Amino acid sequence: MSLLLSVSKHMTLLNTKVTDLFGRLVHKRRFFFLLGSLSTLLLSSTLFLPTLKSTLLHSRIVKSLLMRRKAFTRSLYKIELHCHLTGSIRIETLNEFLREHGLQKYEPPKSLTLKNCFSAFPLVHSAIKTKENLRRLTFETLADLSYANCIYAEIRTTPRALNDINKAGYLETVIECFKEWEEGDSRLIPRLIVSVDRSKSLREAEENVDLAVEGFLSPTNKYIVGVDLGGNPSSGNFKSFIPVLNKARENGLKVTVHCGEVENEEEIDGVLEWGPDRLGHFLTCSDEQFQKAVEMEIPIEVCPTSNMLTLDLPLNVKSLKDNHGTLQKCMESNHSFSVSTDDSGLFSTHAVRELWLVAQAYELDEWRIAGIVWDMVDQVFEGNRKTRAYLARDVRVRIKNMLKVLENGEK
Ligand SMILES: CNc1ncnc2c1ncn2[C@@H]1O[C@H](COP(=O)(O)O)[C@@H](O)[C@H]1O
Repeated sequence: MSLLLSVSKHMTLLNTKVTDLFGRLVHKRRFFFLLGSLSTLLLSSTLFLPTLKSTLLHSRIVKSLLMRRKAFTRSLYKIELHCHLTGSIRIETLNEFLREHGLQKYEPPKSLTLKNCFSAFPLVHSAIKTKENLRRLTFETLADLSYANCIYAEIRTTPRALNDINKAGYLETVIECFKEWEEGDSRLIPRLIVSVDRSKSLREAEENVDLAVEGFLSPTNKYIVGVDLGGNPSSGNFKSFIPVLNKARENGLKVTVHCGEVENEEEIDGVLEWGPDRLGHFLTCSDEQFQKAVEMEIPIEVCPTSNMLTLDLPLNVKSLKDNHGTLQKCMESNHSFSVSTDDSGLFSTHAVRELWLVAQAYELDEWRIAGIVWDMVDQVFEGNRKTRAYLARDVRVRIKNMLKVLENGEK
């Protein structure tokens, strides 16, 4: 019995010792693990800290460089060549007008497409019912362009009768606003392009072009500079509008044509054969068609945000770079193009953002961003030599001065 008791005592003692030893070992393992981690941390920080530091420094430099470029883009004097008056309405103003006329509020769709953009136009038109509405829309569009540092803008609009004015009165009202604007102390020179809507009748097109010609030939005119063919690209066809476009051209007006917003190879060929002074969008052109535009030296009006929506692309810099084939071709071949807003209100954008999108997509430095605007001076429809010269001087002197400041800062 006593033997049994002594054996069990020894066993318990042995058990405690083993547990103790095991516990200490676990402790030691933890200790070694901790030691290992610490030394790895120490080693990696001595090895990688400089790399981490330089990465951080690099990203800070890149960030400040980008901020500088964005500020540069904002400060540049810009030129707007493709801007639809009604599509430029501020959403708050649109809803104010709708409320005023007892109409339902406009809710911007979650994702905009070419289709739902064209279904929005009738609603926007229903909100602009009076001369006063049109005046407010025009002044706000001018103010928005001016705020983005645009100093020359060709605003296009389709004349139509409102409650208190007829088609001619519509154009007179817009011109009246331009005059009043110019009499103020803004730098922005506004010019007017009279639009023809391809989804409407030929008779309407003739009326619009007649008004444009009459206004253009009037001895006091300085605002009307051109005619545009636009509207829903899926309705109507270019060929039927050739006679009215010829009339505009024969009377000295410049002509720009929306082209290639949807696939239509035959129509693009027809437009190129006719040869407008500028091409709006020109998105779905083939390489040969693009080459023809290059040979004919027809500048292309690129509207980045609008074009991404038309092409059903995600709205970001990468997709602009990877998928806007026409912009890619312009960049590669150095073909003349302009950067514009199209419908700044409906697409919630502005002139600075559109230029900045292109600058980011192609990682353009200040010299190349300025180069785009420099080139746009030669694409304007303004016919008056003096105004063109003033414009060229203002834009280019500003560019030169801004670049000089930059160069001095970099020395
Ligand atoms: C998206 N890309 C586009 N493509 C073709 N036409 C467009 C357009 N965005 C606007 N419009 C044309 O401009 C009219 C609205 O302005 P205005 O009432 O004239 O000032 C639209 O009804 C359409 O005909």
